Formats: sequence, structure tokens, C-alpha cells
Amino acid sequence: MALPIPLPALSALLLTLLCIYKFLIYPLFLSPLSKIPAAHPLAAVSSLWIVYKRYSFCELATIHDAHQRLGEVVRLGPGEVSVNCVRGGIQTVYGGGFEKHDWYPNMFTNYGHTNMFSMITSKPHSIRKRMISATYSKTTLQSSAALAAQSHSILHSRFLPLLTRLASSNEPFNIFPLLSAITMDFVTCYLFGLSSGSNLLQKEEERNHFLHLYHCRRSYNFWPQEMPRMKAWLEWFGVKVVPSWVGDANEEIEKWTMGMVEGAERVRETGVEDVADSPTVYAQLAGSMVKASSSSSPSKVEDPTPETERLQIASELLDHLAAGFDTSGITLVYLIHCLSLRPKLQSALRAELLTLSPPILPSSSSPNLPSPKYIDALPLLNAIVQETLRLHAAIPGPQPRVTPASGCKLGGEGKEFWVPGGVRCSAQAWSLHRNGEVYADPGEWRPERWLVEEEDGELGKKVRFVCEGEMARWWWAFGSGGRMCVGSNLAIYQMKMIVAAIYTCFTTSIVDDEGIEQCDLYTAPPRGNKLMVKLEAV
Ligand code: HEM
Repeated sequence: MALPIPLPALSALLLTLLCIYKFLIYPLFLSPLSKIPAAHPLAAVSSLWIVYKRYSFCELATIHDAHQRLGEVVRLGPGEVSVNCVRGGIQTVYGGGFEKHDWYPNMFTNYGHTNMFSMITSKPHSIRKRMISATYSKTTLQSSAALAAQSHSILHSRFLPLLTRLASSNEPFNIFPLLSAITMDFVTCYLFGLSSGSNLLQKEEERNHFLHLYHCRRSYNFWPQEMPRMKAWLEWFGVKVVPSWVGDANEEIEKWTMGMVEGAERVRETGVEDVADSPTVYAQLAGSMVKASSSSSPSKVEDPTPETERLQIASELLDHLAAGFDTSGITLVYLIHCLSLRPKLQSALRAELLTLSPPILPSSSSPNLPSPKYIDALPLLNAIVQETLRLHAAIPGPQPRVTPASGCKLGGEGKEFWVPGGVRCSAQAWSLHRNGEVYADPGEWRPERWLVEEEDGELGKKVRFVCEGEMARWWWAFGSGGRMCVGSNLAIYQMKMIVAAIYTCFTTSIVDDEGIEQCDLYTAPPRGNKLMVKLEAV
């Protein structure tokens, strides 16, 4: 008996119905995510609209607007959500150890090897983290003789003489590259030792060349991060969406870092003569890797060749230097911008900095630096750094994770949504830090919100830095949970040292701040890549 509909037509009809079910009916009406408010009418059925927002550099603003309109949990795509709350939000996703999304290894792989930042699964990540996290603890940093000697040399031999020259020239200059240079010098000297680390403060040509290499790649991150398969597919057809000079820039940065790795290895082999040359993080990581590969422990994940091990170490440390200099440089440029708009606050900060013993002054009149513990305890300095990291988080963008196979509930009490496994979910500091119910006038830079005034016996009043309650819980500049920033203490250490050095000795004023607004990017520098200031010695 012949079928009433020919077989090919029947197959086409069934396929069409299946597609309608899979791509329209299920995501629109039946998926558990269909109950979550959609940030855009297309969000339930296609990711194209959010991908387009990413491509057009307006992802953060779009997600922020969606949370303001629709609440704490919003749907960004058929399999993607964003959260903007603490309980049922960052506590669940980041405190719950959800694994990272492919977004990380797609982009942050160096020398062909992943590192702590770009490892997806928790086992290799926690093995690597155990190897080095102690070198970044506050106690280690504050008591490190190597870091103290490196800080002294960077501030007294490089930074303060340079600032003194710039102040006496009375000429305006772009302070952003200098801040990137000093943070790079701090981080690489701690990683590789003073003699093997960078000296971008004094080597102007190398500084400009490196910063050009680093920044010129920025607008091409979209393709490997968000559309890696499309990129490969287009390349197969001969369409290059990422120009080859981006690859050349990556290679040159890798080569530059490898030079420092090799320098640190030479020092480790021949022995350290000057404590400032100790390659603290390199030595710790290299030692731990050798120990791990020669151990027979059941937690051992692989048996790398010496060459693979060398590249793994270099990949890890290249990630630290990039994560460390860029973010701290961005934070400092906004801190200086905000302080330059408030000369009275600069005076109050200077008064506080002059209580340090000895104060950080140029010239040999002050051979030692004050104890990092005392710098760390200064309340106004603390409040200024904390508030800058709130309003101008250097990483304000979404940090994508994947929900576990068992699924989870997202959203605050009484507003929870069931989310199945395998869904991309993220939070962004940009939105968490702009919650008006937690931070009054969230768009204002107000360090005072972190200070309380207290009676101080006969001495009158004193201020105390306070970071607690809801303001502390929503503050997310370094992320949270097991994948939180491992370098946060080093970041705070170097930023406070640098701010203390500048504002003990100089005042800053703005000459040109056009383009100071932050880029709409995961890591967000000023759009104009500059802040023109004038320095005056005090
Ligand atoms: C103001 C300065 C800094 C800020 C705002 C910052 C912020 C962050 C944030 C938000 C994360 C989590 C990102 C994510 O999961 O998507 C992170 C991770 C990380 N940061 Fe930082 N960071 C800073 C400085 C540093 C420094 C100085 C270093 C090291 C020298 C560093 C090394 C790392 C590493 C290795 C990770 C990955 C940690 C992991 O996955 O376990 N960061 N940072």
C-alpha cells in the first residue's frame, strides 16, 4: 500500500516539526529557563542578539540595563543567564565552585598551555593553586625581604626620580602608561627577581613597544572568545577575521616573558647574591612542579617532559604578569583621576601619609620604606582604594561559569528559578557595584562611605575604615570563591605603595581627561587610553 504522503516529504515535515519544537516551542515555553525574564525578545530562541552586543562592545551596559528592568536573574540566551544578587547569585555560582566556561581557555592560553586562570576543571586548578597561592598571601608579602628590596628600588631609583623630573618640567603628561609600567615592574620583579624582571619605568622605548603590543589586540578578542568555531570555519574559507599581526604580537609577548623566565632560572641555578634578585614566585612554582612530577602521589595528573613543564611555568607566569599589571594600572588611573578632582582630599591623604615612619620621600633622605603593615592600615588610603575598585572595577565584565549537571536554584529568597545543568551563567561587578540599595548614590566616587568617625579620647576624633555588612558582601572587585583573584594582596600592596609615593610628594591636577570613561569590556581601561595630568611637588 502506498503512503498518503511520499517518504521524502514526510521526512521533511517531521524534521521541520522537530526543529520547531527544539528551537522554538521548547526554549520559549517548556525549558525551565522560560520562566526567567528574557533580556530581549529573541533571548529565548537565539544567542545572536547578545553575541552582537558583545561584538559591538556594549555587553556590560546591556546586561546592567536588563537587571534594572527585570530583576536579579535574567535570561541572555537559550542556554545562558546572568545573576545580580549575593544570596542565590554570586554565593551559589562562585562560592559553589561552578566550573569555568570555555570562554577562558579560548582566550587565555599561552604557549599552547592553560594556566590557573584558564583551567576549566577544579582538579588541575587546585593542584596548581596549592603550588603558588602561599607566595601571594598577605603575611608572605608583608614579610618578604625580596619584595621590600624590590619595592625600595622601584620607588626610590625609578619612580620618584622620574616623577620629580616630570614635576619640575611643569609639562602635562599621560600618566596611564607610567602606571602600567610601574605595576608591570612590581609584578615581574616579584615573579622573576629585580635583575630578571622588567624595567619599563626607565626604558621608555620598551615600555611604549610593549604597551602597543598588549593593547593593539584588544578589539580582536571577540572572535576567539565568543565565536571560536565560526572563526576557524571562516579561516578555513580563507576569511581572516583576526589579522595575522595579532598572532605576531602574542608571540612577541610570549618571547619577552620567556626571557624573564630564563633569567629567573639562571639566578635560581647560580644562587641569589642580592635578596632583591630572588625570583619568589618563579622559584616556588618551578620547585613545586619538579617535586610534583617526581612524586608518585595519586593526585598527580600528568608526567610532563621538561620542555612541557617549562612552557607550563611560562604560561602561568605570563598570565600573572598580564593579570597583575593591567588591572592595577587601570585602578590607579581612575584613583588619580578621582583624587585630582578633589584637592582637599589629596591634602587629607597627604596628612595621613606623613604619619608613616619614615614617610616615602624622594632622595636619599629616606632610605627605607615604611612597613607595608602600616601602609596597609591607613584608613583613608584604604577607603580610597576600596571605593575606586568599586566604581571603576578593572574587571567589571561577566565572569562566565557553567551550572553543574545536577542543576541549581538561582535568585534571592522567594524569587528563585530552577536552572538545569550545562547553562552558562555569570555575574558582573559593574552591576553588583551599582546597586543603589547597598551603595547610596552608586555612581558617585565617595571614599567616605567606607569610613566611620570615632571618638579618640583626648586626641579628639579619628576615622576608621569599615568594610562589613551588605557593602562588603556586594563588593566583588576580585571575584569570590575558589577562582577568586590569587593576586589580590599583591595588587593592594603595590597600589598602596604607589599611591603613597605619589601623594606624599606631589599633587596632581587634570589637564585633559577626554576618553576617561571605561570601555565596555571584561577588563576595562579608559576608552582614550590616557589621562593627561600635571604634577606639582609639595
Ligand atoms: C587591581 C588589581 C586586580 C584586580 C581588580 C583583579 C581581579 C581579578 C578577578 C575579578 C579575577 C577573577 C576573574 C574571573 O574568574 O573571571 C581574578 C583572577 C585572577 N587574578 Fe587578579 N586582579 C588584580 C590583580 C592581580 C595580580 C596582581 C595578580 C598576580 C600577580 C593576579 C592574578 C590573578 C590570577 C592568576 C587569577 C586567576 C585565579 C584562579 O582562577 O584561580 N591578579 N583577578
